[in-house]
Amino acid sequence: MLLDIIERRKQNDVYLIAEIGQNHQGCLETAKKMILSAKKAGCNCVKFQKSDLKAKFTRTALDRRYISDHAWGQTYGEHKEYLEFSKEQYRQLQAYSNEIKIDFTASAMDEPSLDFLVELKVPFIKIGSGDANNFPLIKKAAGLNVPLIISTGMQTMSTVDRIVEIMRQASNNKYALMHCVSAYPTPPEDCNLGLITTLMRRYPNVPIGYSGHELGVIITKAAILSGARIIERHFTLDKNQKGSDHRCSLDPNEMETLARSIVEFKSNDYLSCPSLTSAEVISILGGGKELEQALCESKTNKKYILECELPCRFKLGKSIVASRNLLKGQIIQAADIAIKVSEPSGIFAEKYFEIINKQLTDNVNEDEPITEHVLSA
Ligand SMILES: CC(=O)N[C@H](C=O)[C@@H](O)[C@H](O)[C@H](O)COP(=O)(O)O
Ligand SMILES: C=C(OP(=O)(O)O)C(=O)O
Repeated sequence: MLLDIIERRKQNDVYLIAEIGQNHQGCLETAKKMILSAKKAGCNCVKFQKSDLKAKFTRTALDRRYISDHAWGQTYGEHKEYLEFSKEQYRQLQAYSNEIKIDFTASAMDEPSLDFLVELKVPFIKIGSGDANNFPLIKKAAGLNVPLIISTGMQTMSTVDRIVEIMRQASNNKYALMHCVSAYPTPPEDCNLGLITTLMRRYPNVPIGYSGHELGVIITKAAILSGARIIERHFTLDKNQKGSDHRCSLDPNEMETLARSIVEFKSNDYLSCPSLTSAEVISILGGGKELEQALCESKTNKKYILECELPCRFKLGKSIVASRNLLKGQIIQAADIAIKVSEPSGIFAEKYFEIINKQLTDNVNEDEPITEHVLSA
């Protein structure tokens, strides 16, 4: 069904992804319970997040102290290690998902993880918002024969244009873009659902979905009526558990409500129209301040990085870093740089093409960020 949506053969159906992410608390049995619960709720797919920590983060980013009620370790690296499933555990989760007939996949948060997901033969690979400006990763993914779902949180429209251009250059049209706001939870007034139709008009050949981080289901229902045909929501068995994502996740009852709404929208024929107007959406869903804020039309045409997304961009946005020790005077080549979450941040990843061929005014050690200070004008 996903391919039918991606290849535009089916425009009146919705593919529902339960983002398990790291809400499994690092426990394989809990992950399996969540997969079963997502299946029972009516989801089409369960999704995890695959990282190779040394490829995703710099050493200093892994070594930084992580002081949070949601921390599973003393450092961010220990925290992430605790929540990361091994390749063997991934195989077990995939086998279990196959057994109960629900699609299984993950986001590829770095190149080794992308390679691993290709090896697993997942039905599609997700590129999360943290990598939407990671053009080398997207370029590599675009050259593979695997459908992609690419989120666009904490990015500007010019970055989204670049993604579409990379896919066009690779002659790859098996992908979808997700409207997303990377704030946990996203306040209704920042959900900016009008961007769904803006993206639909700007990229008429690309299916548009919605990866939501707001509380509850009504805004996501509005996203569907506005034109989103792939929906992703974080999923939890209990919102009160420890972990950064539980609060803005849907519990099994809410996920089931969402899945039922999709069936209801289909039977009322609301999905045969590619996109309903805000007024129609508000009238179908019964109105309310939350909906009006999420659908507010005054901010629909521009896509920029919102203030509410800045904490996530600074925590998980990717920077350009040295892939080996670099010397003052050297002209930067693609092989000299990598894209990682860095502490402190460096030049953000979307500037990748702009810094190639620039000269360094100072030495930069491997795994250290490239900053404006070390680039010649
Ligand atoms: C941008 C991005 O990757 N966001 C992901 C998907 O929405 C999140 O699940 C993060 O992995 C999570 O919020 C991180 O939490 P912590 O920092 O406590 O591990
Ligand atoms: C970060 C992710 O998703 P999104 O950007 O859609 O929230 C992800 O899927 O790993």
